[in-house]
Amino acid sequence: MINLVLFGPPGAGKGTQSDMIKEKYSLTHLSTGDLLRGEIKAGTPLGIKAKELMDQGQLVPDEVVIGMIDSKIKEHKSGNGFIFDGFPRTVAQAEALDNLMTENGIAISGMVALEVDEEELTKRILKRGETSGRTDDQNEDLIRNRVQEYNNKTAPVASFYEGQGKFKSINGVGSIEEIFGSVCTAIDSL
Ligand SMILES: Nc1ncnc2c1ncn2[C@@H]1O[C@H](COP(=O)(O)OP(=O)(O)O)[C@@H](O)[C@H]1O
Ligand SMILES: [Mg+2]
Repeated sequence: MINLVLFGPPGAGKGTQSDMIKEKYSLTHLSTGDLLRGEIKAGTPLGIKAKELMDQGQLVPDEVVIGMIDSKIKEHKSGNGFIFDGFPRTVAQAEALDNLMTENGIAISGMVALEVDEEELTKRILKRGETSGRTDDQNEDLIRNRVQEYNNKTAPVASFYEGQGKFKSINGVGSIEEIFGSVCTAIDSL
């Protein structure tokens, strides 16, 4: 059973690599960004509140995303394992995830982090913004906010897993296939 945290700044390629990883390892793909956009699309009170923050590139409160992940873990825990995409994004979320996994008798296998420089991130997100329809992909200021939010609140999560000896770092610049090959080698070594 593999329970992978796929990590990296906005635009690093988490979603792209997750789509291939979940197929190869038959994992349940949990993307908190996708789950939140689902709430926005459904017009739920949670979605309305989350949209305000997301459109400014700010994180949604920990308890909101932890609650979403909690129910998904319970729903899919008898599957082959999970790939967490865009979660955890704070150390508090990482601690909560460890507790949720323990409660369900499973454990995180480790974290694979995609390393991409800010210039490449901005280029990719602006390109994605041409088709994604995501407000938070539309302008350089907003992208800068998201990268800043990542550096301040999310980057420290890497040391949470480094401390447990469950951390692999991958160069996220190159062809999608090349990166996928390196990601699989990292997963297989966890
Ligand atoms: N785990 C989380 N904690 C708090 N906010 C989150 C979380 N996941 C997603 N969000 C919110 O949703 C937005 C989009 O997330 P996501 O789709 O994962 O972005 P990307 O794939 O571009 O990195 C984030 O900028 C943040 O506002
Ligand atoms: Mg994504």
